[in-house]
Amino acid sequence: MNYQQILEEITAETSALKNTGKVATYIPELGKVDPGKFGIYLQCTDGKSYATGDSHERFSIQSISKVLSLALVLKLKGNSIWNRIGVEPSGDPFNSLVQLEYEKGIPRNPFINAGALVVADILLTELKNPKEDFLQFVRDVAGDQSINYDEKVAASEMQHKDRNASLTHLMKDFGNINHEVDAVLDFYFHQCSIVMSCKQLAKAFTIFLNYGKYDLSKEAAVLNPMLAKRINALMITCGFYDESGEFAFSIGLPGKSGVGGGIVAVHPRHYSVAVWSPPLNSKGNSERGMRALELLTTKTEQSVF
Ligand SMILES: NC(=O)CC[C@H](N)C(=O)O
Repeated sequence: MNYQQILEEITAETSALKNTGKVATYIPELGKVDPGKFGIYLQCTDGKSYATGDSHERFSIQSISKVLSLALVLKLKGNSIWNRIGVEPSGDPFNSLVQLEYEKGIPRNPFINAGALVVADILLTELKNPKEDFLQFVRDVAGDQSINYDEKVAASEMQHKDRNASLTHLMKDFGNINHEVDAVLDFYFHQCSIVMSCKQLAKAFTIFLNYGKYDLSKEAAVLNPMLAKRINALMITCGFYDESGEFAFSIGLPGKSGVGGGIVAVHPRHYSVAVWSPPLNSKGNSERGMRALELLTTKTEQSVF
């Protein structure tokens, strides 16, 4: 398979499309990003990698961090977390409050904001130095010690925290948040503010390949086979909020998006892939990124279906 040629075709074909998406501005720092940026990085299980465009440039990973925080909390706590978070798609936007009220403060899944806020609350209990320890985990799985938080983005989110603060207060009232609301938000916003390139993201997501046994740079596999299987299942059912069905339908891979315009997807036997294009569709997912991944699974005939 000539992956490099396929990535170049995808870059050319998607650049010719009219992009109707909009860069996220509800976090003002994110609104400063150049909407024309585009990159893809594909990491194959045979160790080879392929890239085009701005694939080495770092951007705000935002909700992609929810997969990494889930991986860490599952490693530390195992299945005991599932009495505080569900595993069903929400069918609602990522920051919706409606289900939380009638489902008594138990978030539908770990990839909507409410679920990731509960994960952050658990990690605050489990980690000695939460921000340092989480960053170290991300650096280790990506095999790159230069990865960092973007303090400006974290501060920008804290200034516009009202929606996430509402989610956290409501869950605290139901007894599903143990720490102070601002402490949970500060940790969660830092997770979202991490800046990584497509290359670093594709490398980090190799922990979900080959039932957790694919190991790029680590001495021991980070995830056991059951955890890799389950996190991939959650990515395919819940990774794109109320567009998860559409992503499975047109792309057919487990994956996760973020409002920074990044998407990471995994073909458990063949590759991990990260794509970045900041303009978002109305569901908060990268418009050109979705199109690029649809072309990738169509041209390679490699999706999980
Ligand atoms: N979908 C996202 O990427 C949202 C993450 C963002 N930090 C928020 O909480 O609103």
